[in-house]
This record gives sequence, C-alpha cells and structure tokens, in this order.
Amino acid sequence: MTLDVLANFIDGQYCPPVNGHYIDNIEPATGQVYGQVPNSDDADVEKAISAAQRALPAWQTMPLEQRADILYAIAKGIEARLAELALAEATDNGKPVTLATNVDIPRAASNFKFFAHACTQFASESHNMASTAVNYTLRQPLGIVACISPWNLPLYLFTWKIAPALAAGNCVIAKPSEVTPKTAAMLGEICHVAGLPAGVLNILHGSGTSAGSAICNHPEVKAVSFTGGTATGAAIASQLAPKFKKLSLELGGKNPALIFADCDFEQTVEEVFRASFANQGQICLCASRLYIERSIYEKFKQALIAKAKALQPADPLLADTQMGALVSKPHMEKVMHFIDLAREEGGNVLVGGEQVQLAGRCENGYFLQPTIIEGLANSATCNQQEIFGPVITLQPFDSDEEGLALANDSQYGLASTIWTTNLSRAHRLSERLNTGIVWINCWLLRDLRTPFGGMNHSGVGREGGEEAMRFFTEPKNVCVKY
Ligand SMILES: NC(=O)C1=CN([C@@H]2O[C@H](COP(=O)(O)OP(=O)(O)OC[C@H]3O[C@@H](n4cnc5c(N)ncnc54)[C@H](O)[C@@H]3O)[C@@H](O)[C@H]2O)C=CC1
Ligand SMILES: O=C(O)/C=C/C=C(\O)C(=O)O
Repeated sequence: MTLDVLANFIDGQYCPPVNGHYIDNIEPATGQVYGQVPNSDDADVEKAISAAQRALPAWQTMPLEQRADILYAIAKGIEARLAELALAEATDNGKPVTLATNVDIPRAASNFKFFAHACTQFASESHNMASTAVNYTLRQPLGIVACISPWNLPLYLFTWKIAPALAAGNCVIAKPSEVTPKTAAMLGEICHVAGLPAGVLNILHGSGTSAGSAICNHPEVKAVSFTGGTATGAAIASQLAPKFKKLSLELGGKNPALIFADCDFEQTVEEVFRASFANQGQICLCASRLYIERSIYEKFKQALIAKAKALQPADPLLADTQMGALVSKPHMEKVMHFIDLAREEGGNVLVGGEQVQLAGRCENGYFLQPTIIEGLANSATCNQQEIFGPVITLQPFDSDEEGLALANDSQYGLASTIWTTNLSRAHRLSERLNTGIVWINCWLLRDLRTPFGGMNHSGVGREGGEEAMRFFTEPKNVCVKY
C-alpha cells in the first residue's frame, strides 16, 4: 500500500517539514499505518510566521465584502468536496462516514459561511459623554494568531477557530491534531482555490510538544485558541500566562443529564442515548453522568440497555454504520482502564465494557461496545474524571435539590441537559447549574451566534458569534473632546 504522505501548507504551498521527521498516521478501524504526518518544529514555525507577516498588511486592510467573499468561497469549496472530505474524516478518525457526511463536514462549511457574514456585521461601539466628548471603540485584528484543535471533530473544530480568526482580519498558524490530520491538510488546497491570499492561513502538522508548543510560544503569535484535554490546556496556560497572550481554552467535560419522571419518555430516551454515544462518546459535550428520578429509574435504565445492545460497532466506512471505532489504541486503552477502575470501585457494568473484534478489514480496529455502569458513588473516578468514550454512569435521585447537587458536584462545568415537561423547574435549575451551556429537552442544538464554552476545569473564554470576533480582535478606545 502506498502511504499517504502529508505536507505542511505554508505561504500558499505544500512543503515537507524542514527536519524531515514524520509521525505514522493510523486508521483506527483497521489499526494499520496508512499515512505519514510531518512532525514540524521551530524551523517550520519560522517559515509560517514570515509568510504570515508578509500577508498581514493586505489581509487586515482588505474591504470586508472582499474578505467575506473569500470566506464564502472556502465554504463552497468544502461543500463541493463533501463526499471526499467525509471519507477522509471517517478513515482518519474512525467515525461513521454518515456522521461525517451529515454533521462534521457540513458544519465546517457553515463555520465559514457564518463568519463570512459575521465580519460584515461586526460594528464598533460608541459612548457619548453629554456635551463633552464622544468615545468610539475600534476592534482591530490582533495580527498573527494560533488555532490548535483536537482529533474528535477534526475539520469541524479546526474551522470553528480558523473562520473567526480570518474573518476578524488576522493571519493564522493552525495545527490540527497529529492523530487526525487529513482533512486539515486538504483545507489548504480548498483555501488556495477559493482565492485566500498566500500566507494568510498556514497549516502546520505535528505533535503538541514539537509543533504545538513551538507555535504557541512564538513571540509573534498574539493569541491562542485551543480545544483539547484539560491537562494540555493547563500546560499551555502556564507557559503562556507570563507572555501576556490572549487565550481561549475549550477543555474537557463531565456533563450531567438530569432526567425527571415528567419527561417525554420516548423522546428523552432517544436523545439522551444520542447525547451519550454520538461519535463514540468522543465529544466534549456528551452526557456522561445520567441522573434519573427514582420513580422512572428502572424503566429508563432498561430502555437505555436495550438501545445499547442494539448499537453494534461496525466498519465506519459502511453507509449504515452508526457506531465506529475509537480514535486510537492508546485512547481505547485509556477508556478500558476507566471501565476496570469502575469495576474496582464497586460499579456494575450493565452492558458493554468489552472491546469488540470485528471480522475482515476491521479485525484489528479499536471498537468498544456502548457501556452503561450503575452503582458508583458520585465521588468515584468514573463520575469525576473525563473518560471521553462510549461510557456512561447512571444514578437515581429523589428531589430537584438532590439532582442539582449531584450535577454540580464536579470540577468540570461545560454542558448540562435537563429533561422535563415542567419548564419552570427547568428554568430554575438552569440558573443554578454550574455549566457554560444548558440544553433543555435537547442536546447539541447549535445556534452559532451563542456563547460556547465552559467554566472551571472546562475552560476559559467563549467561542461563537460576537464572542469569537471579540476574542480575535483588540479593542482600542478613541476619545474625542467636542
Ligand atoms: N474537546 C475536548 O474536550 C477534548 C478532550 N480530549 C481529552 O484529552 C485527552 C487527551 O487527548 P489528546 O489527544 O492528547 O489531546 P490534547 O489535548 O493533548 O491535544 C489537543 C491538541 O493540542 C495539541 N497539543 C498537545 N500538547 C500541546 C502543547 N503543549 N502545546 C500546544 N499544543 C499542544 C495536540 O497536538 C492537539 O492538536 C483525551 O483522552 C480526552 O479525554 C481530547 C480531545 C478533545
Ligand atoms: O461547537 C460545537 O458545536 C461543538 C464543539 C465541540 C467540542 O468543542 C468538542 O467536542 O471538543
């Protein structure tokens, strides 16, 4: 088999890493090496910074309509290559190709469309001081910024950062996860064809410790937008805080679902199941701690078990597959380790908990059954640490106050869901849940204008809409005396 050897995209051209070093790219569904990813370092970052510096003056002063047209053209370019990108994403990540086709790649196009429009609507504020002076606030591009993204929603999250950064008039050095680099590599060509000037977006590949760290620490990089694990976010924050760079950190979650006896039972089972196991449970927003009102606990549990048994992992490249492979062997081992810990800590594995071996092409892939565990204390490791896989825990509760206390008993604070037909209860609880996002009777229903992000160990700052445009710009107040 010929290996798919990827290249960096710098100054509008594909080029190999200066050091000549590569990392193997493994297909999770087969466990086979199928490509090579550059392991870039400081030398490649220097090249990218020089290209960005050359491109910046023209890009930041380009008329907004022209900038927006280029971003729209990138969206169209993504849409035109939907099938090819979806296949690449499913191969690289192990996610079902249907999911990539219906969710990941369309959202990547939407990210560019949304911020193409947003940059034409982003207005500066003014504050009048009666009969004295007027202030107006310029929001100017920061210059060169870094976008670092993870492997779980590769093109979706890569573009969720790059699109607002470009829309705000910055030049970007972007690094996808070294575990899922393929669609990010393809984005370079799409941007080139769409007319994005050379050097405005530079895509570097490589590990976090080599390429990621070199990008974030470069003195010309004014801001870092990062999505990934909490420990990595903490390491980046501790390195960059003394350098006074702007930081947006979207980190892990341990998301509670509060399920009340008065919920719409069938719809809630359906949606909570999706919230738990979509993308093999590898979305920072996935529900992982399910609190179920005691009077419906047994019925709800049995409904979830039945659905989990019916969801069999299969080859991600088949059109009817609903559950694919976990992203890598180390990640699958990490998830299995959490399941072992749950057993040690007194948990009862109701369904799943084992690796699944498929036949044929996928016999060495990283497949795991949807796993449901009950009987763990809220303080147990699996109720406190992010697993980031197809594993959920169930606990009963008896009152709103108890459910709320259990939900808030976490160092994380990303997303919670409430399932009830009593909307006044839902609003009251929403005010008191310590998460950046609350979904009531839905999950991952996204309006790209809304603030997106978490509190506590789930991160700092918000993405989306105006929040993202503000993050990627520097406000400058001008005061004019009458
Ligand atoms: N959105 C989320 O909440 C995500 C959470 N995770 C969690 O994080 C755990 C670790 O997964 P990893 O793949 O190791 O994710 P990670 O957080 O280490 O990697 C995310 C991105 O950061 C880069 N990176 C790593 N170290 C860096 C550094 N020092 N400076 C700059 N960039 C750096 C990586 O190369 C990748 O592009 C997972 O098991 C999961 O629990 C992983 C991916 C996404
Ligand atoms: O913006 C969204 O719709 C989803 C974002 C998801 C993540 O940030 C994640 O899973 O890491």
